[in-house]
Amino acid sequence: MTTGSRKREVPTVPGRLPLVGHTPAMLRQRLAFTAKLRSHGDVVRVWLGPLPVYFATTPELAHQVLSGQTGTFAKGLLVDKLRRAFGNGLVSTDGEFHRRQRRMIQPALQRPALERHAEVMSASAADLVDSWRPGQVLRFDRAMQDFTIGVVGRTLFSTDFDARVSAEIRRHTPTVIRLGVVRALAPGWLAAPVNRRFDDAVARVHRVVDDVVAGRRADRDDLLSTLVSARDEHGLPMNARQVRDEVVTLLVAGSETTGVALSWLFHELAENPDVADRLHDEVDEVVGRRPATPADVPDLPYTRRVISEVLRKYTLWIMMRRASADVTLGDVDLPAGTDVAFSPHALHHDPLSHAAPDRFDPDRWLPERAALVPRGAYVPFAGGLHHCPGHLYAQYEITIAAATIAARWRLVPVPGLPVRPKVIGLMYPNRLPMTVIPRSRLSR
Ligand code: HEM
Repeated sequence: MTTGSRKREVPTVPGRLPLVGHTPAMLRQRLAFTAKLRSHGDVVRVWLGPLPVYFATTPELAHQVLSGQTGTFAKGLLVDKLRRAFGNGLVSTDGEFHRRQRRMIQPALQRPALERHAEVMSASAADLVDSWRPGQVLRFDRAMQDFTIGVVGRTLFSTDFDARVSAEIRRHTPTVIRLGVVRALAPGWLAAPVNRRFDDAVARVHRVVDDVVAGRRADRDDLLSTLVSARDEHGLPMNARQVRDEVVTLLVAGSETTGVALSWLFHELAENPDVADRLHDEVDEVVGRRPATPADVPDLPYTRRVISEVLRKYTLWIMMRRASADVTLGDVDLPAGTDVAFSPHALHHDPLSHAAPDRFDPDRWLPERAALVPRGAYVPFAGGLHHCPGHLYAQYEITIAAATIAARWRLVPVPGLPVRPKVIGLMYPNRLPMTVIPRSRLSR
């Protein structure tokens, strides 16, 4: 166990209990717990049961953890516990192996491949808005998660994303994601009840992905074919197991993240009619009533500011790393092996970096105002070597889906059912029932 030698004494956050440390308080209060950490110091110690974790609470130090001293911080505790699902996929590896994989995978998520994926996004969004009926009440959060898993499934597998594959992936991937985070944060004895369900869901996803990979005969114009045909600098391909791990990583990393963002986006439009009116005006002018296409994305700057603001307000609760060498964080020396964390949510809601942080204000992302945000204070896609390689994919997907939906429908909350965030790693809405009303029936 590491307790850390240091130039100065690191404050332990008040409220540590014997054996369980801060874990119960942290799991009970979640966002409020991490929001208070900066008031105790720039680097503070939190005990997850018997394990000390050093939280960086300022933007500058979070930036240092993500990217400052390249190679000093590696993936840590959270990922260790998720390795059963991701295997050696991008999200759970480090060093030379990670660099090799990243070089092979990144181009598959960027231009020009992205243009092809964006056509899938546009067609899927068109199918979605055509399937709704006026006055229909949706669990909008579930509809968005189903939509985004369908998009990543189709961009990965094209026609192999048939009814069976789609049903298995839609059913079991969300379980892997949600139970995985609970399992990662809770001590072993608390996590035991979820382990079997998690393992079962992981096995089902692995099986269906293995079947598709093994059955892949001819080259297709999809992400899976790109992974299968990718070669490293020695001309070597990934083996089938590695392809499986990367596919599972993409399914997990690329579905609920975008689904949750779309859910909150329409929640915020309903809460902020002035924002909704401006977004509708922009969409009406650029897109009209047709499905949005990749070519529209650059012409929708207000919609993109709304998305930036959604990703500020609703972001990851905690990210963790482990020092892979002795390191100085601020004025604290930490030995190799120390677990370090920070809260993107706390950074995104810190009034020292973001004025009136509880206000939903897309114009804070106008270029002249965005330039004033300190480095490390806005990290929805992390940074450094593990910076989200799907960030452009995500921005296209959310913009195309939001504009296609907003062109045709207004989502109206069902009264009397308050919506609040439920934090399980990601911030989910506890529920989001909404009624779909055709825009043509409204004055705007
Ligand atoms: C709004 C949507 C998204 C958000 C907020 C998001 C956020 C993030 C963050 C914060 C990380 C870093 C995690 C860490 O280092 O601990 C990450 C990594 C990753 N994301 Fe995303 N992501 C999104 C969408 C996507 C999409 C659509 C894909 C793929 C289709 C994707 C693929 C990945 C992969 C493969 C990694 C691991 C990268 C590495 O470790 O080198 N993400 N994402």
